[in-house]
Amino acid sequence: MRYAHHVDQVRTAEAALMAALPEGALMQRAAAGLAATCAGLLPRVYGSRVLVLAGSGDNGGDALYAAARLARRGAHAEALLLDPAKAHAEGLAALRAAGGRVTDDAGAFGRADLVLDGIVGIGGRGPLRPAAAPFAAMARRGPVVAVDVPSGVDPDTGEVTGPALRADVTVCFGTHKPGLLVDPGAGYAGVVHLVKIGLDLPPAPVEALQGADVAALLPVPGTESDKYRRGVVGVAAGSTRYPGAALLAVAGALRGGAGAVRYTGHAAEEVVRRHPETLISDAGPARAGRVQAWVVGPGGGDGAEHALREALDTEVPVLADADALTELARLGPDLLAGRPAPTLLTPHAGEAARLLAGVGEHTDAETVAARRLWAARLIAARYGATVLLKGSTTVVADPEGTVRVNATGTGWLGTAGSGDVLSGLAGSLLATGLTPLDAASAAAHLHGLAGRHAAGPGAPITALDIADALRPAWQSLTG
Ligand SMILES: NC(=O)C1=CN([C@@H]2O[C@H](COP(=O)(O)OP(=O)(O)OC[C@H]3O[C@@H](n4cnc5c(N)ncnc54)[C@H](O)[C@@H]3O)[C@@H](O)[C@H]2O)[C@@H](O)CC1
Ligand SMILES: Nc1ncnc2c1ncn2[C@@H]1O[C@H](COP(=O)(O)OP(=O)(O)O)[C@@H](O)[C@H]1O
Ligand SMILES: [K+]
Repeated sequence: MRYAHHVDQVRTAEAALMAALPEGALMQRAAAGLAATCAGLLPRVYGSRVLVLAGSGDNGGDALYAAARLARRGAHAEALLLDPAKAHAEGLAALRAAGGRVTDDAGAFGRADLVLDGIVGIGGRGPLRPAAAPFAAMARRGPVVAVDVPSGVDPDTGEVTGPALRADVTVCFGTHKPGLLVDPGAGYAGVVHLVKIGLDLPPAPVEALQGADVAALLPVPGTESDKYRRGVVGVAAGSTRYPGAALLAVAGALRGGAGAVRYTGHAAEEVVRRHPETLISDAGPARAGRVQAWVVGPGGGDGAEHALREALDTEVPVLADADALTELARLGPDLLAGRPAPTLLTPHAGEAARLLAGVGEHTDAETVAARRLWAARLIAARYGATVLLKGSTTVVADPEGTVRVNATGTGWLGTAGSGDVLSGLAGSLLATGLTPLDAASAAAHLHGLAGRHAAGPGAPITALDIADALRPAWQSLTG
């Protein structure tokens, strides 16, 4: 598991540790880790040109001390001080003592073999100030290494409200920050290295499952298992207008660990032709037969409201997607109140904006994509449901406040019907008994891996390709 903590949690843990250590020891730990990563990025340290962009806080201090360490190994280290009068005095003295110097030539940015972004870290507030902002758009030769956080990215949320430094590598200290794991911030962070500095941290508000965590969640049939004991997932999807969504949701559900898939809807003929193993029911969710979880909504068209109401009236977990979400947004969160089993909502940014409008928070898809953590947490809290917000970083939030982010995705997943496969997959995992949080985050992880597997070195994929790649993706985790 990868954990990310908020700035105030880091500050508290830092203060406790600093009180127990000699003055400056913590910053030296950070600078040593930072310098080691930088050295690894340079073909050789001796003779290379290193530029520090140093703001006036401790983030600049870390960068200056790290540059001093590189200067001691023969690098030509220069520091561009964004506010010379307020530069970190001890860090600057260390750099000078090691043979480094101060420059006011902004052109050094483009000539450097490596740039250290020490403008702001967890103390950054608001968009970058005018002295720092131009560096966000400047051409560079060498890699940019962000110190703790790429300057201009909000560490707690990943929101980017103005110019921000695009890093190739971010070296963060003590713990990850949520803004390094969630887009758009994650896109500015590049490859993230964690330098442990010995912080004693509380439970993390944001976490990211790694392959081994997902493998431990995936269901394994026991010797006594049969198709019913493994779980049956019901899929109420598709309409005469959109039969394809039903095929795709069933394709995902068949590969998600449940022992059987029960389908109800207008695309039964097409579903059986494509997936002969599917159980077909003529009745809606209320009388379709026993299932352990329902998936409702993909391609549901006009029938979505009826299917959603019937599914919600059952006593099993319900995953609502696509048209069912539009109906839920229209009808409001009271529809979910008092359910005996949990509900999982899987909106993309547009559907999330609709769900937010349904609770009086008027916004648009762009704002949701820019403020993913905010959107997912708010929908989860107001609807009392687990939310899987799709997109470049998929965010899963449960009503208790746990947030997981998924980093396995690829832009190739943005293909029509890809979300239908995901909802079938997540519903299938729900039917095997996983909690909505686990089912959603394991499904997002597998779906992302399958997309990468299908796209290979880089080629367009179809939603059925993603479904076909779910098995090798699963095997890559459990093998
Ligand atoms: N205190 C310590 O011993 C440790 C500190 N750490 C480092 O210290 C950093 C936090 O240091 P600080 O609390 O001094 O804060 P920062 O250095 O992150 O930022 C504060 C400084 O940035 C300026 N600033 C704020 N918003 C700005 C903006 N939008 N544009 C331009 N300048 C802006 C402020 O005027 C202030 O000078 C961490 O990110 C980490 O790099 C780590 O080394 C761990 C140990
Ligand atoms: N840039 C991206 N990076 C990673 N995943 C993406 C990206 N764009 C889309 N996806 C994923 O692709 C799927 C698209 O689902 P959705 O928007 O519901 O499409 P559809 O309705 O056509 O099925 C989601 O799982 C989403 O997370
Ligand atoms: K920084």
